[in-house]
Amino acid sequence: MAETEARQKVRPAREWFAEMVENLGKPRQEARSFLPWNKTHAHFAFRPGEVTLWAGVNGHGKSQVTGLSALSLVAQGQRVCIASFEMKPSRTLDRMTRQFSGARLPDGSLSDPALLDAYREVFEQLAAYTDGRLWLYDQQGTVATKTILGVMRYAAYELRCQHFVVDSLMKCVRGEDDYNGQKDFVDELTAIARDSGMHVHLVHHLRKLGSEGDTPDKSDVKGSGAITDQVDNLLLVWRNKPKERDRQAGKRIDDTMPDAMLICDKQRNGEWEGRVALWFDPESQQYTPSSARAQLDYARWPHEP
Ligand SMILES: Nc1ncnc2c1ncn2[C@@H]1O[C@H](COP(=O)(O)OP(=O)(O)OP(=O)(O)O)[C@@H](O)[C@H]1O
Repeated sequence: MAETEARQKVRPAREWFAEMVENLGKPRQEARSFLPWNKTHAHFAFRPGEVTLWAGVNGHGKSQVTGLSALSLVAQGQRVCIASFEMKPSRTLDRMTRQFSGARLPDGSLSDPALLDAYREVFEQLAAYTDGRLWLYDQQGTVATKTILGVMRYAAYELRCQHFVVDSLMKCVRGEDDYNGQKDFVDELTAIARDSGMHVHLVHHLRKLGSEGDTPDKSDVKGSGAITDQVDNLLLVWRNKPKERDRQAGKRIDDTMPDAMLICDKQRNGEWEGRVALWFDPESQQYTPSSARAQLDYARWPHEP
């Protein structure tokens, strides 16, 4: 078998050149998908078969940003499955509904029947919008590595999902000091992504930064160094806490400074690495591309990349 595989996979350079000549001038076949903000589309893409690591310090908005990205992937016509081991599916969907509708849903019973109808309509709208495009894995707490890998294969091959979000890595391995377990798990994820073509989004934690104003880089990712070595893309989520604190203290703030930043510290198959400035809209919980905080309009997706 090894010999047959070698014969199939070891080919002379000329054969690849022939393929490259054939593809010259043809539009790129690669089905890339994008982050929610138009200003990033020329710089960063989610390619089939890759793994993206989303990392941030606790409470810096990892789940919120990945939720918004999942919504925008759905808006781009992609089939997405989310496995969040820290939130029930109804909580994940509640956050998404707020980002989708642009408004907070009041807690508790609604006494105004008109309001009740309006919210029922939003839920029905989002249910229709996500039909055939969004799945959630209902499992909280830790999960056996084998189980989650099985769920991912099911999502890739049976549901034909193009994106799978794992929130978070630490719920899928034995612990923070289980470096070999982390390395093996990420290795399995890269294999599933490569073999199936599904893009895997893996959420993970960063060490607490020295000072809140410091922005992170790949050396702040918790656990084994093999995690960042193996993934294709690394996106770091940073929340501008000093600005929030100044605002709360009633100080004058410079709103040209972003509320949050998405820092791309690795993109294996793309040339760009850099920072995406984002402004947080508390009402919709959306991250918006400018200080105008204009909400993203999902009814008008997909935007032209
Ligand atoms: N830039 C921001 N400005 C203000 N509030 C924010 C910002 N980013 C996130 N938040 C708020 O902080 C809370 C925490 O966000 P989220 O749960 O996404 O963080 P997390 O990094 O996933 O946290 P954890 O690691 O604890 O799971 C949310 O309620 C969100 O509304």
